[in-house]
Amino acid sequence: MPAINVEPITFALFGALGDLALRKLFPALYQLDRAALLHADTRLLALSREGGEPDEQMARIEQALRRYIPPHELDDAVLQRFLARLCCLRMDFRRGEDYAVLAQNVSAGLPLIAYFATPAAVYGAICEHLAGAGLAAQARVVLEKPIGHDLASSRVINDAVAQYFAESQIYRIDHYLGKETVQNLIALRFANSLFETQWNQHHISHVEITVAETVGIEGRWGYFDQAGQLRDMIQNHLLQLLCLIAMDPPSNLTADSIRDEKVKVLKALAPITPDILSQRVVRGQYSAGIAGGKPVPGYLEEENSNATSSTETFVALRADICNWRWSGVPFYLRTGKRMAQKLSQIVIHFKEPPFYIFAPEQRSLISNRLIIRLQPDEGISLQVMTKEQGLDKGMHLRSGPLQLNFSETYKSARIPDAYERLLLEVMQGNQNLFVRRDEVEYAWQWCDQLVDGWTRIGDSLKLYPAGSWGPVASIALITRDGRSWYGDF
Ligand SMILES: NC(=O)C1=CN([C@@H]2O[C@H](COP(=O)(O)OP(=O)(O)OC[C@H]3O[C@@H](n4cnc5c(N)ncnc54)[C@H](OP(=O)(O)O)[C@@H]3O)[C@@H](O)[C@H]2O)C=CC1
Ligand SMILES: O=C1O[C@H](COP(=O)(O)O)[C@@H](O)[C@H](O)[C@H]1O
Repeated sequence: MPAINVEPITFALFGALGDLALRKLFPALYQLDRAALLHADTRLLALSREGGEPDEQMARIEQALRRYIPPHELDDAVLQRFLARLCCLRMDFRRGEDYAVLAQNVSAGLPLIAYFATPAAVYGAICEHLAGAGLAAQARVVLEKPIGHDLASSRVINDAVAQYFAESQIYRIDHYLGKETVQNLIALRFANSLFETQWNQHHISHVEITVAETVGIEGRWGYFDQAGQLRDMIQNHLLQLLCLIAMDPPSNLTADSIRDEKVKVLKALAPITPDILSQRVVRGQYSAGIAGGKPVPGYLEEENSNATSSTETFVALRADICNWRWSGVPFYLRTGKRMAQKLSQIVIHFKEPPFYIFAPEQRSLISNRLIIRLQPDEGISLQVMTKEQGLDKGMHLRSGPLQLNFSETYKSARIPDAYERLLLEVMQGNQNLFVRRDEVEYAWQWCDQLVDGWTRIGDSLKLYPAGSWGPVASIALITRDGRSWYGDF
């Protein structure tokens, strides 16, 4: 029996035949079943508009499970148990009359988790009709990102949801918060006093946050071209990472204590005004290049593309946080599609010692960095200076790592996918790893001023070849401050 107490629920997945549901959500639910974290009476309702008869829909879900679950984790008995929980229903989520059949399949008296794996434009209608069907009181609603396109549209969606659900029933997903290594940021910072005493402008010179992807648009051009990398990645994942690095210690681990501290960081982000925008922010778009050893098309030549789009697939920027802890410490953020390597990492660069006593020619070697690898090769490495070994060596310095690789150190533990953790947290009614409305709105407000600035100054898009580390201008962004992106080669 698992140590976690699991209660029976009805899990209703809206958009069950969409990309996210098939690629991520069903596999995550299967993994929870495999780990005995779904109660025997838990039922899964797969809700979709198209997809044929229920047995055809079921076949598509089974096919996806067989495709996305690693073969050594696919257990036939678990798969059959999982499929037996499943009921496929066809509905148009905008039609109130379609909810009667849903209501018949929801167990009375059990929590209903309604997961919206649909475009955000449909969230309001789903909420209205869940309430109309008398299902609101027992429901927790899970909202995928991005919520809206800007602050104004996100307010409209959040208002529509709030008409029927209290904030305590709303779980806004940012799947980065479900990654084990991201949760580890809280443990690293607040369970090790050694870091907290150094975690400020007296000791840290700057911080880098990189989320580089090797994938391109993967058939999502229609969605992505409306969004772009700023809305798709910076507004949510990268600003959340920045908050977890920059926030003050919360007084406890409750959802609101953590969220209050994150909101303070978002409110303290310095605006980037149009006069400094082109120095502080770089927008890029990939052109044809080589990825994984093969030629790949540019963004404008992708399937279903529009050849004149100026949507960005890359953003690099310098953010400054106006408070006592971080004054004068730039946070350099960058993220892009079709980059040289899949890599999500945070690098904390510590300042040089206040007084230097070693040979002058070794001075440039001095560097203490804390490197937090979020994916792949999850782990933490602290680079420290030591003396070179040997009788023939004087006080020659060299930099070496104190290293913790999670999969090597904790050999037995499988690293769960972010969605497994997040689904489990919703099932337990725990909002810690979900984003509160004000966080979403402050993040939009900050991103909106960048978009407005781009419109005002007509900031041009910089091309970069697929398979590179981004536009040359993103290197200039950091070298202008006498620094470089860590680890690029
Ligand atoms: N895919 C991903 O990797 C990620 C997705 N997200 C978010 O998750 C959500 C889903 O994304 P994704 O799976 O990619 O999108 P898809 O377009 O692949 O899936 C959305 C599904 O919703 C269905 N749908 C839309 N409107 C209705 C309606 N009125 N009635 C019934 N069904 C409807 C669509 O059905 P139909 O095909 O019939 O229109 C489709 O199956 C979005 O909010 C997205 O931003 C977030 C992070 C990553
Ligand atoms: O939310 C999104 O995230 C993925 C990247 O997630 P990861 O877990 O693979 O790092 C990104 O590709 C997608 O465009 C975006 O919508």
